[in-house]
Amino acid sequence: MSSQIIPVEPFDYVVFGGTGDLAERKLLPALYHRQISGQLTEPTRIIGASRSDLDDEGYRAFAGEALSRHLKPGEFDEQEVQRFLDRLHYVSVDASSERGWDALGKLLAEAGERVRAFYLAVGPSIFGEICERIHNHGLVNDNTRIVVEKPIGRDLESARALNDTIGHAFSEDQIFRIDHYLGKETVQNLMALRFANALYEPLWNSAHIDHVQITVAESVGLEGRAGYYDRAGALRDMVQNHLLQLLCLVAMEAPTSIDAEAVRDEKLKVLRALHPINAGNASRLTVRGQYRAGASAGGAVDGYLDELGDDKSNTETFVAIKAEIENWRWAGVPFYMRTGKRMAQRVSEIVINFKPIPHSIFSEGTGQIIANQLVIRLQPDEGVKQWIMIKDPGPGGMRLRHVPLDMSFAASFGVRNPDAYERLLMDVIRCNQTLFMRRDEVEAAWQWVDPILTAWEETDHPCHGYTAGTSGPTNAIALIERDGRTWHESR
Ligand SMILES: NC(=O)C1=CN([C@@H]2O[C@H](COP(=O)(O)OP(=O)(O)OC[C@H]3O[C@@H](n4cnc5c(N)ncnc54)[C@H](OP(=O)(O)O)[C@@H]3O)[C@@H](O)[C@H]2O)C=CC1
Ligand SMILES: O=C1O[C@H](COP(=O)(O)O)[C@@H](O)[C@H](O)[C@H]1O
Repeated sequence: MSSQIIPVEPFDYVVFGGTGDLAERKLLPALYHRQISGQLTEPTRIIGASRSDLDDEGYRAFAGEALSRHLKPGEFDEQEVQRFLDRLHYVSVDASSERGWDALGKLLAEAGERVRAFYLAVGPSIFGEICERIHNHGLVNDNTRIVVEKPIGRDLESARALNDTIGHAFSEDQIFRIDHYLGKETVQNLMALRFANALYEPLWNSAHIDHVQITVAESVGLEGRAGYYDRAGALRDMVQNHLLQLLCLVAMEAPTSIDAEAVRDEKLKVLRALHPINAGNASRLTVRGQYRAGASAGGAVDGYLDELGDDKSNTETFVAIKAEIENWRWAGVPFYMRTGKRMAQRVSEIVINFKPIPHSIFSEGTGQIIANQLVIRLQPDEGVKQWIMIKDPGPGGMRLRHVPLDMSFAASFGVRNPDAYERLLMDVIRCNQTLFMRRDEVEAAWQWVDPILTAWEETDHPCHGYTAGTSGPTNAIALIERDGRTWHESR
């Protein structure tokens, strides 16, 4: 079963940072897949722009190499790849000088008023300069959008400054602040699950839900991004954006429609209702960790400090937080979040833990009654499992068993699960901002995160070591077990 693909009018995608890691691993393969699906019409162009001294042919060679390295077996089709490479162009442009901007302008002018998207796949320190130069060189047409990668700032103040700079050159309806977690298939499915079924919404509140867990565990380490990561840490890199966005989608009220503004309004209310964490409660509600040498699936791995080549860094590669939402729906329902690098396995999931039944009619010998759980698995093996109690089949009398109603997407639909960037890149072209963050959301998230960062600094909050290949520091286990609960470890 496959959903219908609607081709879009020809467009130009200018990828600043077209030679970088993100473009190589994610953006080029995602656009290639959109071509295969039939969504790109002629003469759509993809224009790489960065300082490297390349011409069109050089960039096509780079992109061909990127596709052969990052597509899965069977996805590399010689003819399709050639057709894709033919639509690539390259302009050597320096964000920090006048070099290359006229050439870029000339290339874009050839296409007239067709949709034109600028993707800033560069470090945030040059977002502002690029926006200004796009504007000053008259590269904005009536159909322009700008895509801004995370991180948007490193605190509230810098996020505001960056948003101001981008806002000088572009209006809010032209700005697409990307959070690729919102493009993940299961994340979108969370909206379908909640708002296209009558079943869950009546139960989706503090009367029926005991607590919620959000886990984004990675098995990888720094992946060559030490310079960025050591200045960021897990709170800024993952919680401020991805985990808080997931929390918002779980906790928000039903929007009046799926329209961007309606959804963003509801997410914003959740962010603003988060109970502040500061120096007074950070030691009780947060845990920081940093991985030490250990093992991953591929064998022995270095600790963070060895990988970084600096034995003084106190940057956290793991964080666990107990968050609370102060509103009628969620009063008294903790949202436990955790994320870390070099964990035992790559697994991201949201677990809704329902309250236990109020009274059991079964005798002790029938087996333990376990409270219902809804497990929404983002990756790998995307799907949803609703854990329920049933009677063990057979004539042996009443024996209770805890089993999942299992809906694995791959098994149920038998289709390739598109990468989040595929959906998001095309939403930019279609000018659909529903899965992108609005300025006030980003700033509200920083408003909650900033005091945590300050508290950690002021109170010298410890960064506990954990062995690579495990599920994080033991203090994170204590964080939830103090409340008589345990982390859900995926089965
Ligand atoms: N990589 C990832 O998995 C993810 C990355 N991001 C974000 O995406 C952005 C890009 O990350 P990533 O690809 O890893 O970074 P890289 O360092 O791999 O790439 C940076 C790119 O920017 C170009 N560049 C640097 N300086 C200039 C300049 N003055 N003018 C024009 N181009 C310039 C570089 O090319 P050249 O040197 O030729 O100029 C290169 O193409 C960052 O904001 C990052 O935080 C977000 C999520 C995941
Ligand atoms: O934004 C980021 O996300 C990746 C994790 O993304 P995923 O889709 O592979 O789960 C993370 O590794 C990176 O540090 C962070 O910047």
